[in-house]
Amino acid sequence: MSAVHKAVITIDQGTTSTRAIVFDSVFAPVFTAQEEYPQHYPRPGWVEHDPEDIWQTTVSTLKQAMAYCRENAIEIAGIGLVNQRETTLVWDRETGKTLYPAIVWQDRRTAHQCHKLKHKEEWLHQRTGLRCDPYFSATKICWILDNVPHARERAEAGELAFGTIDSFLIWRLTGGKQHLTDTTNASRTNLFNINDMNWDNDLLALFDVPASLLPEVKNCADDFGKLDTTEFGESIPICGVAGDQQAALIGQGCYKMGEAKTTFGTGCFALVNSGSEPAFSEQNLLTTVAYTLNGKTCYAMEGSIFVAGAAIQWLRDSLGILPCAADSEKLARQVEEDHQVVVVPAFTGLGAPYWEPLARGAIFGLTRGSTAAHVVRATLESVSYQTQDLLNAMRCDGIDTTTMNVDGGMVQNSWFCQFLANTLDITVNRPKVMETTALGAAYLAGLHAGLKDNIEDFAALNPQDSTFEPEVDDILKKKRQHRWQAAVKATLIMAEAEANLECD
Ligand SMILES: Nc1ncnc2c1ncn2[C@@H]1O[C@H](COP(=O)(O)OP(=O)(O)O)[C@@H](O)[C@H]1O
Ligand SMILES: O=P(O)(O)OC[C@H](O)CO
Repeated sequence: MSAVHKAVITIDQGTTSTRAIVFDSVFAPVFTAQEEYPQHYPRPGWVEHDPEDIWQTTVSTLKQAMAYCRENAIEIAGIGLVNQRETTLVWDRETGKTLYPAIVWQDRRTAHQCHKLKHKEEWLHQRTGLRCDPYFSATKICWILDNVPHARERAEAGELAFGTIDSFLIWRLTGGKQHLTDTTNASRTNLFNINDMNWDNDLLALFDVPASLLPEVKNCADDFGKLDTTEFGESIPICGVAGDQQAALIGQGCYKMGEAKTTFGTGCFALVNSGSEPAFSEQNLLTTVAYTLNGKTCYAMEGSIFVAGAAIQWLRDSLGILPCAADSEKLARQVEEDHQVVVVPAFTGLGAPYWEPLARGAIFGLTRGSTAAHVVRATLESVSYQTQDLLNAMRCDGIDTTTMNVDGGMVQNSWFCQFLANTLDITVNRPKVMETTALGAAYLAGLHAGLKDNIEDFAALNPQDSTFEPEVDDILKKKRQHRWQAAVKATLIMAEAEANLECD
């Protein structure tokens, strides 16, 4: 009889697609099922997902991964779960039905509520590590309670549950038995105190959110319940959970203070491990929980950019100038080096370090000779320039990076990786397993399932595969920086004009 191999399955519930990936006993990916699902933009600045799309793509991809394991006599030791963070759902505890679509992290509908709370910004930052911005869950919950008929009274009566996507999926995957989250996801709500690691009554009062809505908060490698046998036929433990960006930090093996990664998916998120005490930025970066294991928390400093790969999707789906994302590489290579087109992809405001929710996208420098290729290249370039802004902010905070570990859908584009190295003037490393987000959750599940003893045991499992060294033309670099900064400035002036119009 052949030996039974052990594996873990990770569910990666991202902004644009859901994946289920089987990682074998040495944490190599051996099977992937992936399904994209629609994005909804009901009003300018609003972004929603249908929760049933999220659930159905999760069920379908997970069942495909489980079938692969069955066919190959693989024993599933545990399930890891990573998710788009901050995205907010409220559901009925009795029926499990959601009250409103998922309000996605990119959604800006609560910009004015956040503006009114600006005077609390520093106080909020010291408690949560975050800012007063529509990005985070608290004002999204409040919006649902105030806009869905009877929601607030039902919440106060204890009939409703709130969750980020991890909580919602754990609830559904366990047949409504568990209402849980992990510390990394809790730390993105603006309701969680990252100093004492608890939901915070003062924050709940500030955002007018009843405590009865909240899930219990657990370690990242912990017992999150078991799969519902009625739906899945097997009772497998869910034992590793983290927000996708923190999971990528784990998947890149950044367990020591100062180690960093940047993920280029729908958005772009640079996280640097800041050790066992929260460190607070003076440059508008966030402080967040990197992971909690056995009650011990490791923190990270984070720079968040709202639009990265999403801009490539916009070129493909809204402008129709790209047949597929991968074609952006070929088009970018056709454009002259010193072109003048600048795209600021602020479709859902600007994140770090500007934090301007009313900013909107813009294209500068068009001439009669500008082509689709110019716009495509300038869009790819804009992601590098935004990353440069993050790195500059980190440097001012005393974090000096000499290399950058990258991952996420966009880094399949080698032209982009090279341009990034040139812009940042540092070495860019791309790992062998680019699915580091899913890998991080596999490590967490593997840890709890006893496949390894310590997080450090994973450090060498995902070596670098490609390295991009900077090829810097100083004059060109200066010109590009100058144009980018001028374009951002103009965009911010437009945002101010828009804010004044709304006040009139
Ligand atoms: N070759 C490519 N060049 C540039 N962008 C790409 C390429 N391939 C995928 N992308 C972008 O990467 C994103 C998907 O990355 P992924 O990490 O799966 O994101 P998410 O987890 O946010 O759904 C999409 O927005 C897509 O436009
Ligand atoms: O879907 P991603 O991978 O771009 O990640 C979204 C982030 O978690 C939002 O904070």
